[in-house]
Amino acid sequence: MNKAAIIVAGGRGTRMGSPIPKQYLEIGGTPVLMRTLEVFYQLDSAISLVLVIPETDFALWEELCEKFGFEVPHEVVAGGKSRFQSVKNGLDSLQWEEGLVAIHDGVRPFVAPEVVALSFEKAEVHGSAVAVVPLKDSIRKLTDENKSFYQERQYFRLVQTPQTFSLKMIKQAFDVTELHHFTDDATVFEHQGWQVHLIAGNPENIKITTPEDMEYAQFLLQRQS
Ligand SMILES: Nc1ccn([C@@H]2O[C@H](COP(=O)(O)OP(=O)(O)OP(=O)(O)O)[C@@H](O)[C@H]2O)c(=O)n1
Ligand SMILES: C[C@](O)(CO)[C@H](O)COP(=O)(O)O
Repeated sequence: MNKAAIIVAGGRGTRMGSPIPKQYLEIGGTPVLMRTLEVFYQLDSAISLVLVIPETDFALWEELCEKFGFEVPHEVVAGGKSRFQSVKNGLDSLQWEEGLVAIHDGVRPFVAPEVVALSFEKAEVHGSAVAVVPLKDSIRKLTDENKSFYQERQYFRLVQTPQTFSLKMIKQAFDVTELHHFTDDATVFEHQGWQVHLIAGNPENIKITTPEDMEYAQFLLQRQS
């Protein structure tokens, strides 16, 4: 079975507010994106890796690969204006008709290899596998009338990546006009009327978004070693 992973890193990292986009910042001396690509490569070197970054960063990425002696084989594809467009560009670059594709945020370098492996396993059976984790805090729903209501926490999950799919199905799903609620790939898949299959993610698999996340990332790295 053909396997690919699209690592999306086409964003600008505005919430991080750093001069260099967050996907290229170093954690423990290695850029975030290189750590993410390594997880997939170490798990299975036969997974075809597609890295989506802004076209304006192609030269920067080449320089970084040289500087860090990064040798994990991957194809570089230009990102789009939104995450949806970046994923679509990644999907368009895959020429196979059949297979499985994991879509993963480049800024989630702490994904457990076991979660990636499970996502491919389950997507082969169910057509999709989306990593989620339970909530630790209580939650409330806000209304336009400035009220709030208790919600049953047990019925909610936080959604992570990888989100892994049958290539044929996810290509069909992305062949639509982008909608506002397409905040991830599961919502695009679901828009076809298909159910997504959930799998357990790992809590350390944070999406590096703000400066505090970089501090937590350093902590996670030290804990790993
Ligand atoms: N046009 C875009 C926008 C986002 N992403 C990717 O989608 C993932 C999740 O997005 P997010 O954390 O929001 O990243 P940014 O858009 O870079 O951050 P911000 O919203 O703070 O600008 C990131 O790996 C990001 O690079 C992408 O590939 N293409
Ligand atoms: C795909 C995602 O990481 C799943 O949690 C999330 O939806 C991305 O959201 P963002 O607003 O693009 O950071």
